[in-house]
Amino acid sequence: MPSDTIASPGSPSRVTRFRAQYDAGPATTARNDRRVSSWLFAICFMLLGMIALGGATRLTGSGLSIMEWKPLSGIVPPLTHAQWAHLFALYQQIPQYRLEHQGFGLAGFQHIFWLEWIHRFWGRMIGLVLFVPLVFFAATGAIGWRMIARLLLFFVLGGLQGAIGWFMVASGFDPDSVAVAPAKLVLHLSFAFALYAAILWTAFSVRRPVPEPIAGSDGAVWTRRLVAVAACVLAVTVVAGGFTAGTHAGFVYNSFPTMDGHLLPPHYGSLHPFWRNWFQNLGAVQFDHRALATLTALTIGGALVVGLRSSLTKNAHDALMLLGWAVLAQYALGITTLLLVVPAWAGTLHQTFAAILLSVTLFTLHRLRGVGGPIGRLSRSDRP
Ligand code: HEM
Repeated sequence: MPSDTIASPGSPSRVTRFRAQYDAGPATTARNDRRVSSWLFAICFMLLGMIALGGATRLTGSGLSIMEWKPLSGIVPPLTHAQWAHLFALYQQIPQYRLEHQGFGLAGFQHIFWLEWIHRFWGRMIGLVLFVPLVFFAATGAIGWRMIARLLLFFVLGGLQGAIGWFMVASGFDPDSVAVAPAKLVLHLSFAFALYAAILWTAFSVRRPVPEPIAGSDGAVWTRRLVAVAACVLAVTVVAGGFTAGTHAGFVYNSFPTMDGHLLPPHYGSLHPFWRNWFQNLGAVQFDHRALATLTALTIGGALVVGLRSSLTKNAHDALMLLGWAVLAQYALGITTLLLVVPAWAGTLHQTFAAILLSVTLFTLHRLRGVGGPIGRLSRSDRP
């Protein structure tokens, strides 16, 4: 079948028309698409690094080491002994120092300081790598006004994410608190994943503005639906993972598949009102995360079974296979993290791979956009 026709009840003429318009555009359009999308992919790559750094910062207990919020001047680390002494004196006032790090000295403080500093520094670099080329591409007319508005919104949301990070960190300075509030950790984590997903989807859409046509058979339509459902369940699993991390629920019931010999943790439902169990009861929080992860894996498994038996394109089949491997790897990493009682390396890898799994899910969904007709592509004015 020619690649620009659709053997389905969709609307083939719209695809053909769009492609004809696109091909007739200036010769530089495709080159622009590649340049702009490569830049957006680079930002996504930096965001993945940021997610990994965030995990490592939390799991090494470094997150509360900088007690000041200076969005601009904070880019300069302490340079003199007096500056170090000032920051260390601030840190000695919070409960985490007294309860967990008492007497670890300036060298110990510097050890945890650097990871948090690098985490914040990397965030500023992402802002710069987003903003400077954005001005260049806008000034040279390489991107249209809609794309400029969208990317400016991402820039503002990135700044907001920094402020949410500080809002989260400040909750760890409360009396009797040695860690940040779980709900604020989840807010910071979820916002990071949502922003990452939005930038990645934009990058995919710029790189491939015209969906690959796929015959709209029942199997193909169901595959796309199942991948869309998997993306939603995955999002909820990530939120539940954030609560598992935030409440330290990974340090109890370190066995799999049962929870210390029980299918359901014995005190599930012991808190009242009932909904409090989902956020505060460690056994329940961990159980929910396991159950949601299993549902994610099963939904992706379902999409794989249906998709591989349907007449999808080779590209779509390849994406589905990749998705199957990715969810298996993430599930295995979760079990490893749990059985080893959350060592920093495993927790960091598990958190980072959740973002990779999200990327592969979005990639697959993007590849399936063309099922039964052209959906979800950028309009002409969106295109760079
Ligand atoms: C689709 C599969 C899964 C996804 C997408 C996922 C995602 C996540 C995410 C995003 C976090 C939060 C990390 C953080 O905030 O630092 C997390 C934490 C956690 N997950 Fe999963 N997870 C999956 C499967 C599993 C499985 C199967 C298990 C164990 C049976 C598991 C055990 C844990 C544990 C123990 C934590 C807490 C780790 C910590 O304290 O840093 N996960 N997960």
